Amino acid sequence: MAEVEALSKTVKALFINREEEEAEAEKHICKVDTEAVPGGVPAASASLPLMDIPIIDFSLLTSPSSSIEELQKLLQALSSGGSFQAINHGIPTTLLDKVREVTHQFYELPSKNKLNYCREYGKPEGYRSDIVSEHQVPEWPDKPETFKEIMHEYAMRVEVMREVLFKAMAKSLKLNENCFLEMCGEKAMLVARFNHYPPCPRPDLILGFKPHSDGSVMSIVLQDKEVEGLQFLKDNQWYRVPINPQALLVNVGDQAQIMSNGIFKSPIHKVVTNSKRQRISVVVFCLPNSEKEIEPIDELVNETRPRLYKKLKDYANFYIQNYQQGKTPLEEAII
Ligand SMILES: O=C(O)CCC(=O)C(=O)O
Ligand SMILES: [Fe+2]
Repeated sequence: MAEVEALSKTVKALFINREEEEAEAEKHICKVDTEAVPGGVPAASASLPLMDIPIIDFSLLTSPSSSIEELQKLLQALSSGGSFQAINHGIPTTLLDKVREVTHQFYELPSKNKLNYCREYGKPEGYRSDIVSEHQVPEWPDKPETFKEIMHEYAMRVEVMREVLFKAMAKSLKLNENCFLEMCGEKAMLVARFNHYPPCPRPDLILGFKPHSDGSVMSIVLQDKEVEGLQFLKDNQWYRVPINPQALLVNVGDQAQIMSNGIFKSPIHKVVTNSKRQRISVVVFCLPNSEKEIEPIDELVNETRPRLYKKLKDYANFYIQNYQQGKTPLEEAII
């Protein structure tokens, strides 16, 4: 029980609202001409190739006899596309479905209920991506009634997964298995973002999420079971991310790219909208304790691979500041 309590304090909810009636579509229109990459037009999504995302068996990462090959696969995945589909991750499919279900239920609530959880000015947690003020943000919404319980359970399971993942990342680089965990500190955080993309009448003009890389160390993405939308940029080409209902998609975030001195790659991704169907996703961002400084791990800095990034504290905040000024945070972190 103590563990549940401790974890719940590190897990905060972040709600992004993309309600149709509040969409103010004009503001979100993307100038497709300025997207200097082929395949940037969401309407053309169906013809884009599917990304061949490696599948990593999490149960093998912890078994000494079979882990070497799986660790090699993990290193290859994180240092090329920067993502993989995790299977046998220990989180029951029934729980994944419940997380999807309460996310849908939350977004089906009338606006007045959701506005109780509005994001406060300057704070990352809360409902709506627009900046609002005067609202107190509770840790988790009271409605739907099962929300807290399900998210507690999910957060605990993701925390176990985070530990296995961070240790495996270190082992894949032949480092002390605790080095990523230690750099994140004892009070490392998990931050959940619940994305909701309502049907959009002009998917050719309006993106669900503009191209970005994540400011996390690693991100664990629970995708919609039926509706595709996430796309990755690789070698100047957009690829669709296939749906795999039992798997969790794991992405490298900027902070793992910094810690690994550029070996792991934080992928650029975006989300396109769909004219007929709504879509949800739940992303858990693994973040360090905001008091901890992060930097390239010493053993990964040498003559052939000089130190690429500065030492930084509270990268999540550094990310937001730079993002809001239209800068690419990771580029600003380069020495
Ligand atoms: O909706 C998705 O699949 C991904 C959303 C995303 O990239 C994010 O929340 O950072
Ligand atoms: Fe993202």
